[in-house]
Amino acid sequence: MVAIPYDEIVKAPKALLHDHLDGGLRPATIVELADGIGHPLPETDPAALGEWFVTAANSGSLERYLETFAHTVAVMQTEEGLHRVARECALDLAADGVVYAEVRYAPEQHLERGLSLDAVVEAVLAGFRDGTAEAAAAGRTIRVGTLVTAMRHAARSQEIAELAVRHRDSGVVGFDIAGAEAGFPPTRHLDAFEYLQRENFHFTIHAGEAFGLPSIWQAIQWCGADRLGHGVRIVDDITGESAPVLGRLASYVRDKRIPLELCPSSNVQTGAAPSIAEHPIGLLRDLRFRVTVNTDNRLMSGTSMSREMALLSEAFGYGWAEMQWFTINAMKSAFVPFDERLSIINEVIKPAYSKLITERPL
Ligand SMILES: O=c1[nH]cnc2c1ncn2[C@@H]1O[C@H](CO)[C@@H](O)[C@H]1O
Ligand SMILES: [Zn+2]
Repeated sequence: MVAIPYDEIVKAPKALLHDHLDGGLRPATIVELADGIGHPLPETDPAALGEWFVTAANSGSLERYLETFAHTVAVMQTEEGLHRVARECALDLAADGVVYAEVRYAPEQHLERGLSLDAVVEAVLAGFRDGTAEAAAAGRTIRVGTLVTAMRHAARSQEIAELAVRHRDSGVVGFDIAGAEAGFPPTRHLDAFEYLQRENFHFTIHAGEAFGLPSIWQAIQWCGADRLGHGVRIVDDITGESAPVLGRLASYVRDKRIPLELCPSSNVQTGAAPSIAEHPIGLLRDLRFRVTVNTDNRLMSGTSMSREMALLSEAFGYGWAEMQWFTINAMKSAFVPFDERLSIINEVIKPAYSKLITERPL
């Protein structure tokens, strides 16, 4: 099986829908910011700290994986900290060849040092604007939209949904709920989702990662999610070895082209998938679900969009055609307006891949 070399994957345009701002900090930035506020870290050497995050997140449980965020959230409590993290995020994604990204975070987790919810959102938006402009000046065009997340164990989702809608014209393109899944069903936040639908706004829901089909069913049929954050456990509704048989929910998800924001490395770390090679993405792609490839948390997984693509290329033999398919799937499923999506597909993604396919068949 031939795999696409990593450095060629970096150069190809990629689209990313599921990336957490507080899961993608540079280790060196955490060290500097933590030093400035006196926050104790498990390691103070950036390389050792980066390794610590990956090891600690390799827990096999979503709950333990999420504990590592205490150290990133701690250094994102000031306008300067939030601005810096967002700016660096845009630069890092652009350097990795990501041309479109939706980055999410939960403003309610950034109020410990007195910021208001609106000030948090504004600092992050400004960071993304500056990072994007710097990347463009260096010849790397990236469009970054933010998703505002509410924590599913908390009870602020209505307020956070209103916050997202308030900033819809300055860069917030959607809403999400995240956090521990088991015991916190999406319907706890039904009011927020109904409000968002009335506002003609977009939202995705983390569902079908650490909990199975009931969570996915609620997210879609009760809450009206546009996309599924992970959604990987939709495979629980697919039976049959040689000829797969789709249950009613899996059929619905596929028929309605509901995008699955799959995050291979993250799933292996939290125990949602045994390995990359055994990840359900292989089956879901063969069955032509609307599959997208995502990073989830670049710091906790020691990964990047290019690395996720490279791992899949190695494990499943995917070449440019599959990579283009994942990328266009993501772009079709993005929360920015249709004309913007179309122009990135037709003017950026398709020309780049047709060149790669002709010049470097893989
Ligand atoms: O894969 C995931 N599943 C559920 N929640 C997550 C995942 N990754 C991160 N977060 C949670 O989302 C918050 C806002 O970004 C993070 O602080 C983390 O608690
Ligand atoms: Zn996530």
